[in-house]
Amino acid sequence: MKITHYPGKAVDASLSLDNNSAMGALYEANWLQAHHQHHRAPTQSTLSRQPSNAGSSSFLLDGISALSKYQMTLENIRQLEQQAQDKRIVSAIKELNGYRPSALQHHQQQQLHNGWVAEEEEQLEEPLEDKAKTDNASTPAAASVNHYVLDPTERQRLPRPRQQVSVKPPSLRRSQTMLQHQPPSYVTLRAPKSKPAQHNSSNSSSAYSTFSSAAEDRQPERVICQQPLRLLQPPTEPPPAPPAGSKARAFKPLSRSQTSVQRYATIRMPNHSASFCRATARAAETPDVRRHSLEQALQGLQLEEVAQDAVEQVVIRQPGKQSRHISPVASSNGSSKDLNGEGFCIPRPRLIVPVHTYARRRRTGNLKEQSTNAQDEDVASDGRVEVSREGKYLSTLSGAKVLGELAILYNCQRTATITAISECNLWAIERQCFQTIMMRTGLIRQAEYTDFLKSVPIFKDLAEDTLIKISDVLEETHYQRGDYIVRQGARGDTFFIISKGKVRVTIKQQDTQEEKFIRMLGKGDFFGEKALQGDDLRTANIICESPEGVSCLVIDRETFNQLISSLDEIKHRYDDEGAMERRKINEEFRDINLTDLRVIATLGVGGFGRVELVQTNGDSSRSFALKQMKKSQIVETRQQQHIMSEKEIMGEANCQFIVKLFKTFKDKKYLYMLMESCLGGELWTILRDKGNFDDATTRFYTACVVEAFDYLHSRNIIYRDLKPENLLLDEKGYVKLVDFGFAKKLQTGRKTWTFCGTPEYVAPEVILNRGHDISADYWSLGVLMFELLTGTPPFTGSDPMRTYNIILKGIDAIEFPRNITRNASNLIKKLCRDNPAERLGYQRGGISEIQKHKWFDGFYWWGLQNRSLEPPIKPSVKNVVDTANFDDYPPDPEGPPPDDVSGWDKDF
Ligand SMILES: Nc1ncnc2c1ncn2[C@@H]1O[C@H](COP(=O)(O)OP(=O)(O)OP(=O)(O)O)[C@@H](O)[C@H]1O
Ligand SMILES: Nc1nc2c(ncn2[C@@H]2O[C@@H]3COP(=O)(O)O[C@H]3[C@H]2O)c(=O)[nH]1
Ligand SMILES: Nc1nc2c(ncn2[C@@H]2O[C@@H]3COP(=O)(O)O[C@H]3[C@H]2O)c(=O)[nH]1
Repeated sequence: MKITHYPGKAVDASLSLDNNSAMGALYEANWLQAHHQHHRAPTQSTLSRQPSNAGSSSFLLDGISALSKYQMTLENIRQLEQQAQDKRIVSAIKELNGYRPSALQHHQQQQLHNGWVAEEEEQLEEPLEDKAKTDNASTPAAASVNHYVLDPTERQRLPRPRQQVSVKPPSLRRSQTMLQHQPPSYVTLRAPKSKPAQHNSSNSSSAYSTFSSAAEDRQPERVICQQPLRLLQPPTEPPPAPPAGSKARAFKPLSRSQTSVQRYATIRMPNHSASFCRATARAAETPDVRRHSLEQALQGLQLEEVAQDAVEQVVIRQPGKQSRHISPVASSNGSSKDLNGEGFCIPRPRLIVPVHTYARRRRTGNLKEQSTNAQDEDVASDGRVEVSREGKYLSTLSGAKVLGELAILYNCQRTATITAISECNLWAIERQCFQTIMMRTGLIRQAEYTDFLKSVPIFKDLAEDTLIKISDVLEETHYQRGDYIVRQGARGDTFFIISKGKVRVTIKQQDTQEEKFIRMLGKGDFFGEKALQGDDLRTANIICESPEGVSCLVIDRETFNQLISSLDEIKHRYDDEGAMERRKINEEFRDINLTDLRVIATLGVGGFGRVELVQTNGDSSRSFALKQMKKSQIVETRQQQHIMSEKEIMGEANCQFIVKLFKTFKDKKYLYMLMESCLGGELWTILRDKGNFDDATTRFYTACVVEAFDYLHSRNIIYRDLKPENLLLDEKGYVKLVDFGFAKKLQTGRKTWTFCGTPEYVAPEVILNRGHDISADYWSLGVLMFELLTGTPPFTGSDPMRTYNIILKGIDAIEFPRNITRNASNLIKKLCRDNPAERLGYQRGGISEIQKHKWFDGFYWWGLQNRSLEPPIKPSVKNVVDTANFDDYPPDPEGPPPDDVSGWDKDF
């Protein structure tokens, strides 16, 4: 019988139930037994004393009828944990399966927090942001219904809002952008401290790594396992011989397209193969070293998870010598008794697996049976053996080596002949046991990888089966500090996801050939996609930075192309071209000084000062906007971090829907930002004058914002201050986003906790201080649509507190005026969902879901992108210094601010 469907996969056809193989039955019986026991609530000791004939045919029948139970993977274990009345049973079952509770807890913790938990370093870097959230219990209950009411009388009053702009008529003036770091709620949340991932790489198992081809002196022979004659001529496709001392990843035994064995290729390669080999090379030296190396060999095989009777010591007698017998009882006791006079013993295993059916038998002397049935895998614990193939000497193995795994792994006949050339003590693991270990290890590992991938933000929306496919093929690799994981200019065929540690990205400068630091990447970040998308060549260096090393999950090109390459974030994350183009543009302004600028008029007044229209002395064909910010006021309102982030984001953004920042200056009193000027005026002014926009006009402006958000969000930048005041029209009538004072680059999958924005536009999770991310921008997009269509935002109170109360009652409590079409209101409601995860734009399809919404049916997105679409309102801009579209601003009544030479702005 073949098992065709494996939820956990990674189970090979060779492990399925067929007439000859008791393996499946045994494995299943083990599960059933455990399951059975679980229902009968036995004690743990009953479980751990499972009889050795657990794989008998009666179980087989039961088992076949209950194949789903046979497929119990980690998921099931987890469910079992939730359902079980007796937690001891569950822990016994988990332990039985080599399950590591710490790993589970870690994954769950991660998922609780929507991916990556705040890391301490970043918390330090950003004292104003990401208010820590240590106690999940103190978090207010999730919003199941939209009715939160904050009682303004009981809450702290909001700190002073941003400086009011006096020119806006009182009837239309809204609350200004907020600056405070305090939420209106009295709940203070702290971000959970990050826990380093506990990828237990040391448990990796494989048998491939255990070969050494070191030739040694030939000695008298005894055959341990023999390559069948049938194989000698003609040799069928032999499993490739693992290169001696090769890196774990370098050896992939069989391609995935080969059916019955393909999934074995996914069983992880050992992480410590190098040290493993080294250890074995030293093995013959001293008992202690030998013992150590044997332990390592056993670890490689996950022997600590093997049934207590599963390993036997096979004593191989050299002719004329007395064999030493070691009783299986002694060996399974795991006592520290010196078993063979050389100071090491078989560790007492913790796990019952079906193998104990045969483990009672002693197989002393199995040497003479010259096993050709590929039933056992042996760990050479003592003595020397010689490996030959087709009569040709291959190598001599000594010390703690593993041999005989190939026939087991590939369900083939022995691929080489092993002959004892000295008295050998071998420990044998029977085929079923070995397979069980490998299968279980594979399943567990696969589930762990799948869990891990789910917690990686770029993968979080992928279907479960896709994640399983990825887990199935990925391989884990480890690097030491200073290792070049990827070298610029080298050919590359792999894609990496960091599962532990940090790497440094550097790029060689063309002129100096020096390596310029670009960024750090950490857990959950990826790299290596560019070579796979382009011409194979690596475009940057990736260097292992963490002192304790870095672990990466590595995915091959084929899987990358099939499952990953189309993800939006993969395409945009490290956008060099845009950045280079932008750097070039900024280069043009390198030599311009503050004194070269001539003020023409005031364009606007913001929280920290004025925005002036300026021209450079030598060039009257162009004009710029110069934003001048009072340093003292920035410090007073603790906005230093935000200003730095504004500079960085606007200075790098290369999007025609975002105002470009060309250069910054500073003096004792002010910081300055030299930007492109948008002389069409604020959208807010036009809205004020018109009252409201029709559907088509609103659609055009909303689409411009969608494009800007697409650019920002694909780079994990949250904008957080959407409102018509921050949308400027260029001379053609296209809208650009300005004022990036609250924009922030988020770490992948992370949230931020700063309470900021403009009251009418803030999302409920911001008010409730639950932590927010780019989904908060989708909320504000819905609010913007509503305001453009009606002239007033949907959530408007007489003061910010009342506004928050209205926001917390949700969009469904808002009456939509008739002029909002059904499609428009449908989109607004989909954007303004209380639950951030349900907002359109934040789901699987990303922002394209918004573009595909019915309200945008027929909208010419391509025309918008290439600026061929006619804007609904063409502003009148007579020349580059025409400020007719801006209000008049009286001179600053406050006069110049005090000097600030403290130096906090040195990087501005
Ligand atoms: N590039 C520009 N071109 C034309 N006008 C501009 C430009 N940048 C800013 N302005 C005008 O100046 C006003 C204030 O600018 P901005 O919003 O960037 O300042 P702020 O200090 O961050 O203000 P806020 O209090 O809204 O946060 C804008 O609303 C706009 O009218
Ligand atoms: N095919 C092959 N097997 C080797 C080599 N060195 C050690 N062996 C071991 O010899 C074993 C013979 O039995 P298996 O084919 O089961 O597994 C084989 C390997 O574990 C080698 O170079 N080639
Ligand atoms: N070119 C480039 N690569 C980066 C940057 N930041 C991270 N990387 C990663 O570095 C990787 C180097 O190898 P690839 O060129 O395949 O893919 C590259 C990106 O995944 C960056 O700013 N520029």
